[in-house]
Amino acid sequence: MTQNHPLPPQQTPHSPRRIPNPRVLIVGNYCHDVLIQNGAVVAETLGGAASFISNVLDSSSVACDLVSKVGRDFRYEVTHPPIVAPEKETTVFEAYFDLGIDGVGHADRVLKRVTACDPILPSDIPDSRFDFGMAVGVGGEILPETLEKMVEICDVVAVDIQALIRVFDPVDGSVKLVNLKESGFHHILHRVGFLKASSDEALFMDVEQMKQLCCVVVTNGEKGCRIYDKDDETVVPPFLAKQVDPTGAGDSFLGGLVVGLVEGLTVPDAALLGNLFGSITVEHIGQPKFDLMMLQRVKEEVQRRKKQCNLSSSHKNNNDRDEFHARLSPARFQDSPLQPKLLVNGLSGDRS
Ligand SMILES: Nc1ncnc2c1ncn2[C@@H]1O[C@H](COP(=O)(O)OP(=O)(O)O)[C@@H](O)[C@H]1O
Ligand SMILES: O=P([O-])([O-])O[C@@H]1[C@@H](O)[C@H](O)[C@@H](O)[C@H](O)[C@@H]1O
Repeated sequence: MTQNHPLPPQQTPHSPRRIPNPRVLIVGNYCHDVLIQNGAVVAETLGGAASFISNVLDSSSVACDLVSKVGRDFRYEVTHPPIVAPEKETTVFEAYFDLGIDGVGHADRVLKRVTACDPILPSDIPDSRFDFGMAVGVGGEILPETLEKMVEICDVVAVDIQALIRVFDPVDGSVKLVNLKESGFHHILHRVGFLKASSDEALFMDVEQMKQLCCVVVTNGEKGCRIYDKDDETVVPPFLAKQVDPTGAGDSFLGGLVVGLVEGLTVPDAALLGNLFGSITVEHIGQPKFDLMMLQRVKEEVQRRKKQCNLSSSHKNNNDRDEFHARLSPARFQDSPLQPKLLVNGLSGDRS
């Protein structure tokens, strides 16, 4: 991180610190997702970036407040209750996977917003302070004034670009993207800490310009992600996954990134945690349930990594991140028949 980007007060660019009892605010609507392949409904699940992100934060014991709106027809029991807009229906997305639901990448996913719940207004957001804010709308529910309030009350705000640049066809609801410059949010972006975009969405912004304003993270499916921060560019490697459904990968990625940041990891290390949670998510239809042993192991590896970085600043370089990646991988594949060798190496190899 470079000096000009907003950081939690405890953090300096070169020595990130854990935020004690972090307060994280997630803003974005829950939705109903309908997965359709060859004209048939394959699954109906709880969706919305807020649901995937809170799942990662809750599983990682990071406390969060969540502001979301749904209609009376909302079908799911959730840990963080939404605001019910009595006159409205819950946002519904149909995702068409005509090339197969297990295809790699998202070019095969066509999204349509079938119904839209109310937007989230500044008055829906509590008037208190947060260490971290996450603006993660899916159906146009984040307004410029909503983001303005978030940057006022949160020390650092992470934004998913999909909350800002999506527009919806008035006839069939299909999702189109507009350039970030024309989105109505451009004037607020210098106050944002992190901007996350998928590689498809990144085509709708000027990365060279944006990386001067905030830390830009571009995810790229099975290839992992890339961080652009002023003049630094860091490639963060992926984890192996057997993709079943790509829905929510970017959301879980963002959840993992924020878990890593509040824990005090460097941005590339936190993004590695994002890659891990993204990769687990693509192996499930709908919300993933994270294995408790895996979560425990991830916690231990995060603590170990922090100690290592505190001892020597040279541990923040790429070679050492390869080691962090390798140590997270056995945790990831602990119960999976996919990687028995990694499991053996992970438990009995050199782990000192
Ligand atoms: N097939 C995959 N294999 C392994 N990791 C994946 C896969 N797809 C996604 N991920 C992880 O999830 C992150 C987000 O996925 P991506 O598809 O880029 O985002 P989005 O869902 O926003 O389009 C990636 O950066 C990667 O770390
Ligand atoms: O797959 P992803 O891009 O990370 O995020 C998805 C959104 O794009 C989609 O609109 C929503 O219906 C899904 O539940 C999920 O939040």
